[in-house]
Amino acid sequence: MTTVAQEAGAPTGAAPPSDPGAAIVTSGLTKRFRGGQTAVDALDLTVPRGSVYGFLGPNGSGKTTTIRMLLGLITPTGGTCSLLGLPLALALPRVGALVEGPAFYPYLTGEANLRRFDAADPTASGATVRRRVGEALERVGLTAAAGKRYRNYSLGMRQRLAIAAALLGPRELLILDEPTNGLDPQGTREVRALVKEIAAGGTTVFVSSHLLAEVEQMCTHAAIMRTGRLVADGTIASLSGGLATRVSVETPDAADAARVLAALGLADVRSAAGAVTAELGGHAPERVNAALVGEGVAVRGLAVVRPSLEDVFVGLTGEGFDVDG
Ligand SMILES: Nc1ncnc2c1ncn2[C@@H]1O[C@H](COP(=O)(O)OP(=O)(O)OP(=O)(O)O)[C@@H](O)[C@H]1O
Repeated sequence: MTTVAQEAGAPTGAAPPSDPGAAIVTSGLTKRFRGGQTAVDALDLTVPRGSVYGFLGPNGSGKTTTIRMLLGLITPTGGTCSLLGLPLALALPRVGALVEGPAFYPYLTGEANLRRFDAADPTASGATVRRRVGEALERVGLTAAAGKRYRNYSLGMRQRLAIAAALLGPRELLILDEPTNGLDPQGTREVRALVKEIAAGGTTVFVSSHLLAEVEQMCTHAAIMRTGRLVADGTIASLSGGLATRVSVETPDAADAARVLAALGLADVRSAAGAVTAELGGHAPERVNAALVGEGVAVRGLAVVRPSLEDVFVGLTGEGFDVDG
């Protein structure tokens, strides 16, 4: 776990781009490691204030490296970035971050851990620590468990405590690197719900993930990375809006169903494994169903299949979104 206020210092390049409406702007941001590996390649990103921005990519696509550059933890080899339209040193006290695994003491309570954590931040005021720790615990729903030892916390509670550590001051922007990694399903649900709550309170959240479905559920916007490069970005709706919504008809009468769909004017009619699918276009699904039934097709099921971010990724790269987890 890294508090950005503690480890700030590395420059993020000259003349950071500024956009007062944006929480994060990067321009040509690049990181080439000494061994020659380009982990992040000319990344242009604009994260609108108030968004829950999913930074999505398979393992090794450059997400953590980007976040470390944003927070001044490593120096870019090219390009610029800015947070909240401010120089990094001014922005960082307004930014909470969860970047690496939190190092909490197992034998201390959640509250005592946060106090210790806060004490290590030279910009934090000792006079207000009690109130700030209490507020942070409340924000992540750990007030009742404040006096419980960390080692007795569930995985979800541990991660919520880590997020509380990032919320010890008022934050306009919260940057979370894979916050659900390693959590069980319950912990994952807790963290996702917490991210939504924090965003509802007005904080912009930038959250990396290698899980497409997670970003679809949790985020308003997303950027999709692949081998250090930005593949696509925008609102979730606009990303998947480029692909057609399809109707899928489950039927034993595939040939007849295909004929009816084509006669209705649906495009790209395909038959496979007991189902016929086609682009829905402007057709109302209930009318498609009525037409099928009217023509004597035995409809066992009819579903409207909206394109997922995975479809977007596959469509743009020609590859599967190959992740472990
Ligand atoms: N310090 C380093 N030195 C050399 N190469 C590095 C270093 N840190 C990361 N890399 C490489 O840069 C690439 C991007 O890594 P990064 O950790 O940013 O990806 P990621 O998308 O966050 O993946 P993950 O989800 O697995 O952490 C990888 O190929 C990684 O091996």
